[in-house]
Amino acid sequence: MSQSVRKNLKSTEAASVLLAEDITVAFGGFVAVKGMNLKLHAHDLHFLIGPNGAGKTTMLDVICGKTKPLSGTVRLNDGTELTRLKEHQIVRKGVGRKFQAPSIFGGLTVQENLALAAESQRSPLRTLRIPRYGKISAAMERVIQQIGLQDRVYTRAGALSHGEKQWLEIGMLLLQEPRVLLLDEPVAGMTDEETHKTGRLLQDIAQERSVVVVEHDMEFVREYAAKVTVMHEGKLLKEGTMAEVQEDPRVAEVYLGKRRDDHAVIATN
Ligand SMILES: Nc1ncnc2c1ncn2[C@@H]1O[C@H](COP(=O)(O)OP(=O)(O)OP(=O)(O)O)[C@@H](O)[C@H]1O
Repeated sequence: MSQSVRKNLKSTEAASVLLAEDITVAFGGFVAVKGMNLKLHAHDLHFLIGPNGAGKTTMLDVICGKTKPLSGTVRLNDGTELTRLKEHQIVRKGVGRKFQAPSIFGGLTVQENLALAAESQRSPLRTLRIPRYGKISAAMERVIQQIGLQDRVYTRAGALSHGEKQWLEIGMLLLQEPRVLLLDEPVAGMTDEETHKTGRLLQDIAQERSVVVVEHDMEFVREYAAKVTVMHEGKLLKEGTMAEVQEDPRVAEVYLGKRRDDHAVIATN
């Protein structure tokens, strides 16, 4: 092996932040995920796609500790085995999870929601004390700029648009300084403009973190994915760039074959 090839392999290894190996998940007698592997790298905007029921959300649930696998391990690159930890411990190890519905406090302002997230990062036992004093830390200021809510800082979160609520929740997760950010269909229900703003936001976040997105909107995936993993019936079907994935006839087949019951078709044009 040449020195440059060895050096490249080494740097690829160094950039890996999380490794899920041989994950199997069963719900009662039904095996939803079967021996799935997933490797996440720093600075990746990594999309997880596949037909309905492929096991995508279950994989995110396993990584964040919401679901315990029957077998397999999830490890951070420092060796920490996440599969042995509880959900709140996994958050503190730097894995943030955003669910489809935003879980913000509608009666609190944008600033108060962000302050609450920052406070819970500092001391999880103090989350019941809602900071209402309007103070904006440097970290909060940076996040507000990043999520583009500068003009909404003192607006009640309940009065925000759907897109703004999603960005606020992403901002709350960013204040917890995650190494890995997991998002489930973040652009569902967004306008085209909000969708593009979210795409650019995720690209920006991926400059510093590993971002994993479960997504059905193929136009969005095509435009913003750096890497794509296709799951089908609980297994890894294909991994690569969107172009590589689209060229694989097996991928077209699982989508086109399920055109009727799937709300996304992976057009290959
Ligand atoms: N808690 C549960 N109990 C029983 N079955 C479940 C549970 N959670 C998921 N499943 C099943 O496991 C399979 C995989 O579900 P999962 O939500 O991971 O798929 P997905 O790829 O995210 O699908 P979608 O794109 O429709 O959200 C599905 O058949 C689903 O019905």
